[in-house]
Amino acid sequence: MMALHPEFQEICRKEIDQVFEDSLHSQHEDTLTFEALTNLKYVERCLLETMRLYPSGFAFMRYLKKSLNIDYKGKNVKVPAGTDIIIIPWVIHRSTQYYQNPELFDPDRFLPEQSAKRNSYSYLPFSAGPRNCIGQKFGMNEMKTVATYVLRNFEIGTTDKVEDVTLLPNITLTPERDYNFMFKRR
Ligand code: HEM
Repeated sequence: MMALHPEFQEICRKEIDQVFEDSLHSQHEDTLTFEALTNLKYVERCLLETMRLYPSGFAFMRYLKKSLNIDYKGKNVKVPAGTDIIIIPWVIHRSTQYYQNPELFDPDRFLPEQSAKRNSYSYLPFSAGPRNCIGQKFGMNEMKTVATYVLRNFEIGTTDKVEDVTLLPNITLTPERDYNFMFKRR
């Protein structure tokens, strides 16, 4: 998504340069400290927005131990115990019930005040509840670190459009072929 959106890439790069500039005045010099990672707020918003549009865990299942009453099209429907349920973040993340212009890439949806307005189950890239992803924080920091070093050193472009590559519903969402990227060293 960064390669498709040079304007957001540039905002990230400014933030990244600032974070490294700040750390030059500290003992950590040119390394990305844990504290610096927490200051990369815009990079984080871009990653969150990317996972909204393309949740790698696009669907997961649950088994209902107890019956459940849900509101469905204004009617109260009882789902019996023993039902297998499929939760599909891909659909939830693109629902106009939760997101305005859901197809639009807009990192500011994840400004704290915007996120606070939404149902907390409207964003599920790491699932939710007691069996959610135990690697969520690690995964976020890993993605932030890779994105930061790439954007610090390169401007990225692509000749592809998202719709050029079919996404396969394997266990995780998998592109049918590699994307073409152009890397220009800064
Ligand atoms: C961007 C990176 C990642 C994404 C998007 C992701 C996503 C998810 C999702 C959606 C689930 C729930 C699956 C379900 O309910 O059926 C899950 C579960 C899990 N994830 Fe991740 N994950 C990521 C990184 C990691 C990492 C780095 C680790 C380990 C270090 C990890 C370990 C696990 C484990 C052990 C579970 C099963 C938890 C349970 O069933 O109690 N994940 N992950």
